[in-house]
Amino acid sequence: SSYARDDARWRALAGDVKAQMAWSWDCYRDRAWGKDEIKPVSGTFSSFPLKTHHLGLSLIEALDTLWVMGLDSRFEDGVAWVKTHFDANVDGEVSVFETSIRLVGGLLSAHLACGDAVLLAKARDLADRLLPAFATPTGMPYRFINLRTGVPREAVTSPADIATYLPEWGTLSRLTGDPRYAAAARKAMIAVFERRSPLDLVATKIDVLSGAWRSRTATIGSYCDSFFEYLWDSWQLFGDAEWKRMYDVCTAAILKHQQVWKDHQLWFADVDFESGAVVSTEQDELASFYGGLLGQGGALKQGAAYTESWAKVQARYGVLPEGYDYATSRPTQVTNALRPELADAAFTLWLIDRNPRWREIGRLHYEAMKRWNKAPYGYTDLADVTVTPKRQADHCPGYWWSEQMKYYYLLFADTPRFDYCDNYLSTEGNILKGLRHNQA
Ligand SMILES: O=C1NC[C@H](CO)[C@@H](O)[C@@H]1O
Ligand SMILES: [Ca+2]
Repeated sequence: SSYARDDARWRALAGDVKAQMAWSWDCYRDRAWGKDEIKPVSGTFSSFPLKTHHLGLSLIEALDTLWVMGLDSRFEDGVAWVKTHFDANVDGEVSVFETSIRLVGGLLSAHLACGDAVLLAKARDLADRLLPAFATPTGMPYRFINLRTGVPREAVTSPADIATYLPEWGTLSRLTGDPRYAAAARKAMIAVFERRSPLDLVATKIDVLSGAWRSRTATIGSYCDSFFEYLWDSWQLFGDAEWKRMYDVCTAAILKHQQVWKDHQLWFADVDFESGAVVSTEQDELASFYGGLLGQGGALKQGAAYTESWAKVQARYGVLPEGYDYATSRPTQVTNALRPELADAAFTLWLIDRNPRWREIGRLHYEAMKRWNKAPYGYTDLADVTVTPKRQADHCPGYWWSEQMKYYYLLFADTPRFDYCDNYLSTEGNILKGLRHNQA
């Protein structure tokens, strides 16, 4: 039947994703082993976030993706490197937020995949080094911290940097029995929500010492995106109704004040968080995750519409530009940072209703990436998506290993290693619930 042929077609595509992941990993193994990021055009490497030290970022981000794909020998090779080489005791300053979602989350999901206690111990050691950033009068963390000295810096930061911890840190508290991690993450989230405006909106910058807002712009894009995401996620993962109530309050305000329909397409304007006046019609590509979150939270019509708005931008440029203005229908930033958000939204919506349209958007995203981002030693970001042929840059970001390759595979493979009905993936794509063991 065409259905069976269709299934075989998707399984074949999943096999292709797996082969591309194996090839990319082998290039990394060969040319950048233990380094933070490979440079896929030149075949060298770059460090992130510490200029003079590598933490094996891409390796750690890749681990649960390798496991869920059944690339077990490569997974074990990576775990062996972490056990013998990963050391967070570095006299260097990192972003608390980035280090948590990428490295604490990556170590945790790898631990959940194989049960190795050393991975959990390293995740905990890293969280212990981030925890001092939360010792502020408001409980909202500084933006940066030195991993060895514990000296924090930068009191002006964003709701996303402040409140994107509870899924990872609640899991850490559950696995270690130490409540400090969940408590710090919870307090920071509530501190942001309590300071929302009379319109129930939050802005992009706040001072964690005084609690005073330092911006007036409400956005669903960067600086605020994962604050909303983790309100819903904390409800989904831990079942505390308080998070769902806060999510519902924030989402109602966004749908009331930021929702814009133009030419039958849905967009979300940036608005003044106290007056609701539109301040910008520019969307950053990061915002394209939001259709998946709206779907999860019950606004499936708006979630599907917003995802379709971005799918049309993808259809026009092949791959998404980093910034797009719906008022002018033009890119505002012509680079492509090899980001996962549209694939993230498609995968999330597909998990909700199995609508083949979402699988199709995932396939288009993958085929375009192979067409334009493939380089001699892996997949690279692009310098300009508006020229023909598109101009490549020379950088593979850590999130690529944890996110879109996993979303494509899970979208196409129907693998027994993943529970498609009861699962949780973090904002970095780390599988913190739903890994199924002792399967094929
Ligand atoms: O939440 C995030 N924001 C930015 C990256 C992907 O674009 C990634 O680190 C993560 O998905
Ligand atoms: Ca994300």
